[in-house]
Amino acid sequence: MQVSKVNALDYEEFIEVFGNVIEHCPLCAAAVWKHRPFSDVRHLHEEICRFIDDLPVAGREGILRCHPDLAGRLARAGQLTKESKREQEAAGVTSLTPEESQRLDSMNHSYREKFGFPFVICARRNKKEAILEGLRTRLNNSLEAEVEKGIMEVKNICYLRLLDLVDHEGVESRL
Ligand SMILES: NC(=O)N[C@H]1NC(=O)NC1=O
Repeated sequence: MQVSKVNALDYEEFIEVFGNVIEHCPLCAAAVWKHRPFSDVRHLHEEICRFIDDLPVAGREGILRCHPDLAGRLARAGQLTKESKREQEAAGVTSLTPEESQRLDSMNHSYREKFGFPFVICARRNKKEAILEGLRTRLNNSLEAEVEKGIMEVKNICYLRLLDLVDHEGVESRL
């Protein structure tokens, strides 16, 4: 979709198109609609990031809690959103060996126990080895560091989802 078309969407259409660029958080799209016109996809992303950064820490933790575990219960039950399913498949976490799967489950569990939200990483930018290693090292971080790191990953996931939706010729595909 061209940016001019994005800018012409009414808010219901806008939420329909962009409602899941932050997983299960259509509020983020609803909040930035009023900042039209967007100059390009990057501008739209910046407004979403600003909204997230302005939330109190409980709101940022809440955003993390809206994310499904990688290769977790929802994935096994076939209940992922279409975006998340595609990302998890791209990273290879839907086809783990039994040993890898057990390691991931166990570390996901420890991570949730320690921080009170799931481990979040941009699956399209990390293959399964990097995910397992990232989870292992990030388990040692402080709560503050993990809110910050997790939200940075959410912003990366969001940017790639936006690039799937908005024409972006000439716009840098990395942040
Ligand atoms: N837990 C977690 O990181 N979930 C995700 N990551 C990603 O790229 N898509 C997701 O759903």
